[in-house]
Amino acid sequence: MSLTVGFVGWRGMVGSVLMQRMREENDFNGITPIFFTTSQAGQLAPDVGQGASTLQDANDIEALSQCDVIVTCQGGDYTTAVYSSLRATGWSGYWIDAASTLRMAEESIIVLDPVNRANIDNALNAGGKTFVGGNCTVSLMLMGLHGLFAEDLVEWVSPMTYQAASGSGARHMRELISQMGSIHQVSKPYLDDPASAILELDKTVADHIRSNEYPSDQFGVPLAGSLIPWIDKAVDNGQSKEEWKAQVEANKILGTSQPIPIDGLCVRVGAMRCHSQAMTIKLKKDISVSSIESIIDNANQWASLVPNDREVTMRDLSPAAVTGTMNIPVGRVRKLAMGDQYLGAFTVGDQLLWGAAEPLRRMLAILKKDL
Ligand SMILES: NC(=O)C1=CN([C@@H]2O[C@H](COP(=O)(O)OP(=O)(O)OC[C@H]3O[C@@H](n4cnc5c(N)ncnc54)[C@H](OP(=O)(O)O)[C@@H]3O)[C@@H](O)[C@H]2O)C=CC1
Ligand SMILES: N[C@@H](CC(=O)OP(=O)(O)O)C(=O)O
Repeated sequence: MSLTVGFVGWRGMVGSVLMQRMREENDFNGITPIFFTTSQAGQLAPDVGQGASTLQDANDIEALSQCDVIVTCQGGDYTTAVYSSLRATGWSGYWIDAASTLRMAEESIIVLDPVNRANIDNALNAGGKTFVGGNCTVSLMLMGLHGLFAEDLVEWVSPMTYQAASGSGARHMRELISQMGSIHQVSKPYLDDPASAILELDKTVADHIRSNEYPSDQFGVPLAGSLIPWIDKAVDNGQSKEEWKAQVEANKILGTSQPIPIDGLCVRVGAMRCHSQAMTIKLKKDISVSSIESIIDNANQWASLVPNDREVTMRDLSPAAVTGTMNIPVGRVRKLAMGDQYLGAFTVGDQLLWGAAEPLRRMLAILKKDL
């Protein structure tokens, strides 16, 4: 029987990546899609090979309740506004969501099937209906360190993140490039003159990025030529909310009975859509680097070990190398000076693919019994 699947937020950044991946994987076969919008009801919906249709109102509870499955990438405010009202009507369809709103709710499973397929299947067998994608840094860390968690080797992890502009949304990605462009503009006379003094170029750039001329409406401060060591709002204990998510979400995904401490600092950097993380890992026991490398490399088909070699690391372990791909390279794997159970590692992943859209796409495929 063909599932009727409502898509909300399909034209946003995460939604567009989801649509792209669903087209690539022929995921629209065997479903009847209905496209919803909060702002363009009545306009033409995207044709995904099933003919023309019009956009439905995403706030119309009656229309939503016709769906067997709703996939939303619309955002947390939308989930807050609609989810409870829809469930209150008695709707018992599957809700698949990119937003963080419902992640920690008891009825929700955070989906990352290469890591927690068993939890997903158990939830489905028990009648679970609410499935939420994890925070991007959490999903990417778990994909990269999957083998170490699966082998129960991790006592704690401190991930220090280098997060891309896309995590803040499309307008922020545009602003990052505008900032880069405006730096180039003020620097051009110095760049064009190879004899110009480097300190003059440097001062021109520094003055410019601190000036009111610098485009920073979205981030509020410079990102290009700088960085921002705070992501999301503050929580009471001094963490940012992004930092708080690491431990609570990762442990929920892993289904741990004894929580594994996971805490570090989250930093926004001038990458476009790849999040990177430098991790200090305390292992439960001393195990050789070659065993660790093979555990990481063999855990799933997307994580791969990058040998701790300068040339290969520079070539393969960067946002430039990974962007737009499903690869989760893990490198810089070495024992740290603190002792034999202390491991350093660095990982990179596309935060719009494994960090956002892919776990949702795969959850829908699981419901269709395609995965
Ligand atoms: N960005 C990220 O890295 C991640 C985001 N998420 C979650 O996904 C949700 C959505 O994020 P994101 O995709 O970044 O949000 P966007 O801002 O890109 O899109 C959200 C909605 O904005 C509306 N919109 C208004 N103008 C435009 C326009 N010009 N182009 C496209 N859409 C427009 C669309 O709704 P309509 O058609 O109804 O007008 C769209 O669905 C959030 O809850 C976020 O927490 C989760 C993981 C990562
Ligand atoms: N907060 C992430 C992006 C995001 O949307 O996260 P979440 O889905 O947990 O709200 C970032 O800024 O990189």
